[in-house]
Amino acid sequence: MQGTLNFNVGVLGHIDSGKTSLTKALSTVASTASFDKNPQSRERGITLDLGFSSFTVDIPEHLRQHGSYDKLQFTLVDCPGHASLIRTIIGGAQIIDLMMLVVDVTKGIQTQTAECLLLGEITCEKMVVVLNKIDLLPEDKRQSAIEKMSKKFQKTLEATRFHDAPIIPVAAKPGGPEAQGKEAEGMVKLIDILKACTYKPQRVETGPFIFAVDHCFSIRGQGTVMTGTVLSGRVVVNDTVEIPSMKMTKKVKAMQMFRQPVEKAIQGDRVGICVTQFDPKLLERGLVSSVGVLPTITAAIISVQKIKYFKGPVATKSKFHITMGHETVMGKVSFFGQKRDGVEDTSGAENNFNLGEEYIYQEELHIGKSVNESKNDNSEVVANKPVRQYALIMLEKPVTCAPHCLVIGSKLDTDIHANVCRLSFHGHLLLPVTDPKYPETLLPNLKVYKIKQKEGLVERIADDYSVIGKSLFKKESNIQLFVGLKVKLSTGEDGVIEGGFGQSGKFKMVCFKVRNKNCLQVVKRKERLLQKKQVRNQMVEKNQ
Ligand SMILES: Nc1nc2c(ncn2[C@@H]2O[C@H](COP(=O)(O)OP(=O)(O)OP(=O)(O)O)[C@@H](O)[C@H]2O)c(=O)[nH]1
Repeated sequence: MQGTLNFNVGVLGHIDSGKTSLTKALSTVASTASFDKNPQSRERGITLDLGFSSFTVDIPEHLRQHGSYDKLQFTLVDCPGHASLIRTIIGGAQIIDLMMLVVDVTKGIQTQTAECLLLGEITCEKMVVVLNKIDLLPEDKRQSAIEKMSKKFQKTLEATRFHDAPIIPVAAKPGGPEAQGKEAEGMVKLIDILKACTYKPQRVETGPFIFAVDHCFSIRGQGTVMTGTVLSGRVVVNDTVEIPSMKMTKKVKAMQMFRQPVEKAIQGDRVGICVTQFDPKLLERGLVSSVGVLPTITAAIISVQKIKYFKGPVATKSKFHITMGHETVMGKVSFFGQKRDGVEDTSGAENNFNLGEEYIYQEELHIGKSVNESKNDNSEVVANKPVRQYALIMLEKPVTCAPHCLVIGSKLDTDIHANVCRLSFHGHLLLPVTDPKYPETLLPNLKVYKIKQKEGLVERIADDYSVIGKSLFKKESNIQLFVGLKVKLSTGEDGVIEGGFGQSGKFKMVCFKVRNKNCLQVVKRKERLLQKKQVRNQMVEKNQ
């Protein structure tokens, strides 16, 4: 049987770049919430909420091989551009397969252009850059101005993973607000490019049904309709679904996809689900699922990466806005990384986190590099493989979220005119904590250690394998407790404490390199130490 593949395209960009105009120019079907239908949006002339609309084309050749589709439906998610609406933008960005980044060609890259580009890097596979309002460029200089802007943008894209993203000039609404009846320019080319950029997105029917609701309204005599995107699994008419935020289950009475009744919806589909009546005001946004699959969390362990454009420190014990799905709450973060045994986790598998392991506490989050590297101590750098860092987040309000959902940390209280990146870190939920009071169930099992450093002195070399040290412990310390602890000599050798030496807090330390029969190193070290001693003696003599 042939069918329609739904492909979600986010339309993002700086305020007034022309996102809604572009969405209108492309769409043939509008949903209940599209094109700034919200009365306040109309009054203020800006998009306040996510708008959904669609257009359908024949399935491109490269997707035909996947078999069961003959049509490709592009669902356009028109996101607001105003900086204060970033929560809505983040929510929208999480459900898209491709981002159309709309840029006002007369203005170039603006603050929210950069923020949206960053969100694209975090959330989606592909990007198409649309240079809009080309009609505003003087006709005789239009071509060269477009080329100049394209080159500039290309340079920006080179620093991202979208270095081969197409850049398309268009005029979504030539002549601006006053012009009537003028046709949009560049749409045919843009649709061709969008088709070429499609890929077979993950659409599986297995696993729990999870649905991100973005609008909710009631239809008299029929029930309440929740519109949204299926994040995972599938839903069929007559299924029972749960609305965790309302602690309620409901039966699916009917479903529609862009006004067409359907019996089933699967991952990636945009659908309206009609259930028995409830007050739609109680669920404007949120998640709906199969019964019992969504945790409502008070804290969590997440994998985490710092966003390199965020200027300030991302420090343990500070508070950030934490966005999961369409919800944003305040949360306090504590960072940890590198396993205590010194083996750095560069596997790339972020869900390698294991509650049984021992981890090292971090004062702050580092930019995708090892903890040691950032301390500048010449440790070996693991090329291109960021060492995994984790965070424990304590949320100020409980949040219902999807397992393994994307988590974005930001400083949304930053002045929106400050021209700085507000997005601070991102990661995925690894371990939800559902204890409503406090994550007591988790904390005793979480083994995070602080590294403490102390300096002592080498008193003398005992033999080819070991040295005697002092000034590290007090006379009364039980050195037995520190046996096996790592010690680093200022001459570069690593070693471990073997035990106490005598009664005065001195200790014996064994060097690894010596153990490895690297005697030359020891000899050299001995020579160096001797030379140093001689130099010191000379100085002492001089001073006398
Ligand atoms: N001259 C010209 N004006 C345009 C074009 N596209 C959009 N505009 C105008 O730019 C203004 C903003 O357009 P919108 O489509 O509302 O922009 P937006 O990016 O959706 O706005 P927000 O969602 O509020 O950020 C409107 O006055 C449009 O008429 C274009 O191609 N040419």
